Formats: sequence, structure tokens, C-alpha cells
Amino acid sequence: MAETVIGVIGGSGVYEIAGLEEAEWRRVDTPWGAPSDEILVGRLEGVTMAFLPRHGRGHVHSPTSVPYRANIDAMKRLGVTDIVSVSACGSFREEMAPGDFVVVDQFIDRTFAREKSFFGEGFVAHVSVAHPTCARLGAAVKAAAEAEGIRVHDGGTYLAMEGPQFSTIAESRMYRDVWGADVIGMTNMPEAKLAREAEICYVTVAMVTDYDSWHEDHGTVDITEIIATLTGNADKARRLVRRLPGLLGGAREACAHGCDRALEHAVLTAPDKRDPALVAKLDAVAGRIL
Ligand SMILES: CSC[C@H]1O[C@H](OP(=O)(O)O)[C@H](O)[C@@H]1O
Ligand SMILES: Nc1ncnc2[nH]cnc12
Repeated sequence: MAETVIGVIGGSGVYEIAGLEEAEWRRVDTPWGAPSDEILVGRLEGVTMAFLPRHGRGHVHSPTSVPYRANIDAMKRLGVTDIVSVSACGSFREEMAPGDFVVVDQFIDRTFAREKSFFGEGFVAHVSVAHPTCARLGAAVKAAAEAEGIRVHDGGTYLAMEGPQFSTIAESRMYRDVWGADVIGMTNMPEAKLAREAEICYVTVAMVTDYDSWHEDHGTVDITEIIATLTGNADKARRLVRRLPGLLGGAREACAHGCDRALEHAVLTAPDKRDPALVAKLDAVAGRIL
């Protein structure tokens, strides 16, 4: 059995978590550049946790400029086995109201200005993201939310847009009525895809802040209202996170859904054709199969 190391990527409004023992902010260098910030590493109920504020403390990185590859690589270097992303989102469903949490299980990736893979020329690999989140981790975060009395929806499709502007009314209606998305945000892609490439279990807890711009009774998206809702959501998120060590435990078996073996048959480039420079950069992400 391997040791569980829980990684938490905090989104807008979630820039720290309190209560970790032996906690220290650690700088982690990666071949993909610097992560969004230092990573807070500590222990909770005997389980190691690593917390990274996605936008950096002080909210420095835009959704487009977040160094997604460096963030996931840094988590891997720290031994993280399970990543929980806590992210603000807009809602396309009446019943997914501001203040509710949604355990996301599908994505529509509409981002277009980001590096989306660790692999490429000289080391080509294709992983499956048909099931982009880990069902075991999803069950744990749902249980954690319920234990904290948070209204939580089990399953939902997250549309990842490029941003930083919010959607037009026409886009908002199309995402909801034609594409069937449930929530919208700007950051969880390519993060989820990169976590899969790095063989780390990943799940998104989407924290609803607004009804985007489709809802006739709620007007259009308004950043002031979002920020007001964010504050309450962030506190709930921190309470949810504190429940995770108890639910996941300190030791873990191989993931039943195969997230931790995603690279098993994924690499197509013949060993003698691989680019040594790229292989060197993959020491953490693909170290298990190299
Ligand atoms: C706070 S408004 C929009 C901003 O919030 C979300 O960030 P995150 O996913 O990191 O919580 C959304 O994706 C946008 O980046
Ligand atoms: N309506 C929205 N669209 C995109 N990202 C968001 N984050 C929070 N609300 C959002």
C-alpha cells in the first residue's frame, strides 16, 4: 500500500488553508517553470497535505497565465497521489444555486491559449480522459461536503472557457441549452488533463457563485456578487478539505479506476526515437514508466 498525499489546488478566494501541523511554504522548481506560488506542505490527522493557491497568494495569475504544467509537476514531485481542485464557478442550472457545491465528473474544454500536455514531439503519449475525474475521490469529497452540511450535487459537466471575460448571453444560453453544461469556470482545463497525464487522481469541487448570464431573474454575471459569495464558499471549502484525511486515510491501494496507471500503454514513441531532453523533463510526471 502506498502513502496517501492529498493535494489541494485552491481557486479564487481560497489562498490558504489553516490547521496543518508542521506546515511550511515550500518552493518547488520544475522543468516547466515555477508553479503559481510556493506550496504549503503539512500534515492533518497524520496524512500529508500539499496546498497550492492556483492564482498565487494575492491573485497574480489570470486563468490563461496559470502555469498549469508546473503546478501539476510540482504536486507530483511532492508525492501527491490525489488532487482536489476547489474552484469558483457559474451555474447553468436553477437547482445548482449560489453557495452550492458540485462534484464535477465531466468537462467540455473550450480553452485555446494554454499548454495542454506534458508530451509532444519526441515523446508522444495519448491518455484517456473519457472519465476525467476520479470516482473514488469524488465519493470522498461528496461525503466530506455532506458531513459539513454543505448542499452538494453529485455529478455535473464543467465547461472550461478561456476568459478572462465572462460569457455573452448568447454563449451562456448555448452552453446551457445546446451543450448541456451544468457549470462554467476558467481553470480546471487543462489542469484535469495534466493530472491524468501525471497519473494523479483528480476531482473538482465546483463552488457556485452565480447564475452566469442566462437566468432572466438574476440578470447578468456581476463580479461584486461573485466576490461576496466567494467568501462564504471559501470557508465551506476549507471545512470540506479538513474532512478529507479522515475519509481517504493515510494508506491507499491502487486506484480502482486506473488514474494512477494512465500511462501504462499510452506512449507511442519508440525508446530509440525519444528526445532525451523531453524525457529528462518528464522525470517526475512519467518517472514510473521511464
Ligand atoms: C472569481 S471570478 C472568475 C475566476 O474564478 C474562477 O477561478 P478558479 O477556478 O481558480 O476558482 C474562474 O475559473 C475564474 O478564473
Ligand atoms: N460565470 C462564470 N463564468 C466563468 N467563470 C466563473 N467563475 C465564477 N463564475 C463564473
